[in-house]
Amino acid sequence: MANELQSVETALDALLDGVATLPSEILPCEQAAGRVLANSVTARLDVPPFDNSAMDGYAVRAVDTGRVLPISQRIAAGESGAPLDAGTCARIFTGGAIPAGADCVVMQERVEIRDEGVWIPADIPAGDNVRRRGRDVHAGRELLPAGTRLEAAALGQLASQGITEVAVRRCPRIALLSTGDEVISPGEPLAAGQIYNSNRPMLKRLLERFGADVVHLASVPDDYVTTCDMLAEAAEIADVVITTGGVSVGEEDHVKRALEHLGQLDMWRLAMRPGKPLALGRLPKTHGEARFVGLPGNPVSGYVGAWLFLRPLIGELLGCPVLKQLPRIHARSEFATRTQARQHYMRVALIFDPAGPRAAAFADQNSAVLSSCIAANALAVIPAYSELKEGDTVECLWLVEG
Ligand SMILES: Nc1nc2c(c(=O)[nH]1)N[C@H]1C(S)=C(S)[C@@H](COP(=O)(O)OP(=O)(O)OC[C@H]3O[C@@H](n4cnc5c(N)ncnc54)[C@H](O)[C@@H]3O)O[C@H]1N2
Ligand code: MOO
Repeated sequence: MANELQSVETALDALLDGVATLPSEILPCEQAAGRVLANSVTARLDVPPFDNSAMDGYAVRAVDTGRVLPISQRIAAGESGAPLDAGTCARIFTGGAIPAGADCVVMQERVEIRDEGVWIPADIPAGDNVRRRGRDVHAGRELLPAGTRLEAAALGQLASQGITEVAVRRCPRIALLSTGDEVISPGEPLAAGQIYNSNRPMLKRLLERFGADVVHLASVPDDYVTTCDMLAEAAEIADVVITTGGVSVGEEDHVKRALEHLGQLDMWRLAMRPGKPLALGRLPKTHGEARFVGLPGNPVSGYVGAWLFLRPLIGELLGCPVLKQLPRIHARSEFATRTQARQHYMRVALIFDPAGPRAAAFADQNSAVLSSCIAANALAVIPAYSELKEGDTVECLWLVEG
């Protein structure tokens, strides 16, 4: 039985194989937060654009230090002063342009104000407290590479160049279908045998944090023909069709059969725990095809599957390398476990101690126990057929969304 299971790596390769990067669109920078740069951006300007003072103080020539200098001018931020007369100093403020001739700034706490001028200490080297033009960015160099996620620092960097709009990748459009007659929405009264749909909001939030747009939400009854119709409809709307539930082996599990009927099943039954029945494939549409990811219904299986498969798929569609791999951290295990044929992705809390990271596992690792994901910031990867003892080093995938 074990040899029928596909490895996670093989399945991921199959999922990403042939996925094309989405087209780009131009957006004002104020609307581009979280989006992914379609092209590399070249700096137009030196930043800072002129030599300027890093301190409130006095701009001088280093050769003139160690004596009292008269103040010949005052330069506030936003002003450009005149060339500095030899043997004088300029009162200057943080961000003020260094006057021609001056080569250092003495912070005001280090000087003494005298009647005849300002006493400047002698130990001030040329360049002190001067922020050189182009120290941060040189015009003509690459400012940001294609594939950069436009988060806080990158948005600031674009603004520092006076850039107002950027070419970003269109967001992947996702259809998220929940299967299962027993699954109802919060707000509806819960009858015997029913459960609320926890997968939908959980996955929607994760997908949005990964950079996708969830454009279609639907509930699919346990009926083969309707499942086929709803998958075909979703494929027309979306780049990626995701289902939850209905991929196992029961008579009411129609998703896999519908996928095989409409399109192609690339992978099913993976050597992972949780998430064994996860199904990957493609669905045809009028123009091209949509990728298909069938997540098992158990909430933790969906949660783990989203991190392992949906995040890299979105990364591939967006041309964003950081989304394609989760950071790997080696930690000291605070738990012991043993695996069989499936690689186990255990929900753990990584604790960053001065002595090094520690991984503490949630006690109940069952795939229906969503509580195990609440405090988890990582998945500890326990290879198949292995034993982990307390104190061993364990590799963890750090769950960073973007
Ligand atoms: N005979 C076998 N039975 C099962 C196997 C197997 O190999 N042989 N695999 C088990 C494993 S492992 C998993 S995982 C599940 C996955 O099954 P499905 O993907 O077909 O999921 P469902 O049966 O539809 O649901 C499983 C479970 O999750 C609940 N669920 C479904 N959708 C939601 C939702 N949106 N929100 C919250 N909970 C949901 C559902 O009620 C079930 O309890 O199959 C095992 N069985
Ligand atoms: O693969 Mo299932 O998710 O173990 O319960």
